[in-house]
Amino acid sequence: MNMVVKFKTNPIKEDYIIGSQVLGVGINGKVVECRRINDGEKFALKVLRDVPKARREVELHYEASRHPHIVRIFEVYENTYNNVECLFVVMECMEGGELFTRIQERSNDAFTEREAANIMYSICSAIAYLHGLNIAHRDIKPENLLYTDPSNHAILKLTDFGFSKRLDDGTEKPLETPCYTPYYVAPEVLSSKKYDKSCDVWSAGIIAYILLCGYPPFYSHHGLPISPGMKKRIRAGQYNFVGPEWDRVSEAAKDLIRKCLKTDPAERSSINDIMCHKWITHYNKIPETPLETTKVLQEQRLQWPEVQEEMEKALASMRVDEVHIKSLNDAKNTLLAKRMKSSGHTK
Ligand SMILES: Nc1ncnc2c1ncn2[C@@H]1O[C@H](COP(=O)(O)OP(=O)(O)OP(=O)(O)O)[C@@H](O)[C@H]1O
Repeated sequence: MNMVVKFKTNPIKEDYIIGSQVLGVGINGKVVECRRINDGEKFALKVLRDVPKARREVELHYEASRHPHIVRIFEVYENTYNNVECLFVVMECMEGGELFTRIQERSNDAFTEREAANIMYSICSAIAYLHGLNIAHRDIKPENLLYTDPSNHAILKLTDFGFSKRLDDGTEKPLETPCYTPYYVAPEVLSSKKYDKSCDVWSAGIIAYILLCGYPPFYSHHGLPISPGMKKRIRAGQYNFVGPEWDRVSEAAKDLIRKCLKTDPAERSSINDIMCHKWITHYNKIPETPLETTKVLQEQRLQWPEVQEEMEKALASMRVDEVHIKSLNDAKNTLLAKRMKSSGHTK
């Protein structure tokens, strides 16, 4: 049965004490710490302006949030705050930081291929669950993968459903003609359903690649800036597994990445195929080959913001609807304006 969010209308301050510690700031709102009054338990509170887009985000995230690798939403309040209608989303507090920050901060023991496979199993199982519910996340990137706590047993979870989309489960219908052609496409041969899902699989491929070597595909790791050639290389599907960091990585891992990073989304594996791939099904038996990842992430940490930005741009270009349902109002949408500007696309 679908989990449907019930918006509480009583003031959140009756039930929670809202702390001053900011856990993170995103484009859509900020996330602060809060405590439940009746037992003192700590939670993370995301505050969003109550607009239809925010409601969709919260509804889809809530529906999916029972999965062990998806950040759990406990309750949602609709309250007026400073005369503004807001949604207050009470989530589990993720205190273990972002995926790659942790790998970068490792000191003694090397990060291994088996650990990479374990992480990919977690991420792919969350994607498979979402796709099974006919939800595409469409913003799977390193900043949205957080650990529950700083311990070695921490669990990795996916969050931020700000771009997620419900895909209708009727028959596949042809994609409307977009007003601009995104990367990778032969859009006319794709249903939007398949297209939206395939961008989550692409993200999984990028994350797997970075986990195994410490830098993203589509640029060589010689201290060179990623742009401007990266976009061209993404479009052409140009990347390789060259360099000492790839020598000991298994063929199975490379095969999985190739399947996720197929340039044409129609050829890209579905998440169910990925879940059946031997590198994922046998994630606990993968060789414990030590990887260069931690060292490379440390060496390249100054370039990490660029890696994030490029991934964000690539994902934005894959979210077809936001690009082709453009109207004059979009001029007021600063996020879209920024994204369109940064990816060099104008109408
Ligand atoms: N449950 C949580 N526990 C702890 N910190 C969190 C939690 N959720 C989010 N954060 C922090 O807040 C930041 C912003 O959250 P989130 O990504 O959900 O917001 P957003 O406005 O949709 O962001 P974005 O700009 O990435 O689209 C995250 O990058 C993370 O650092």
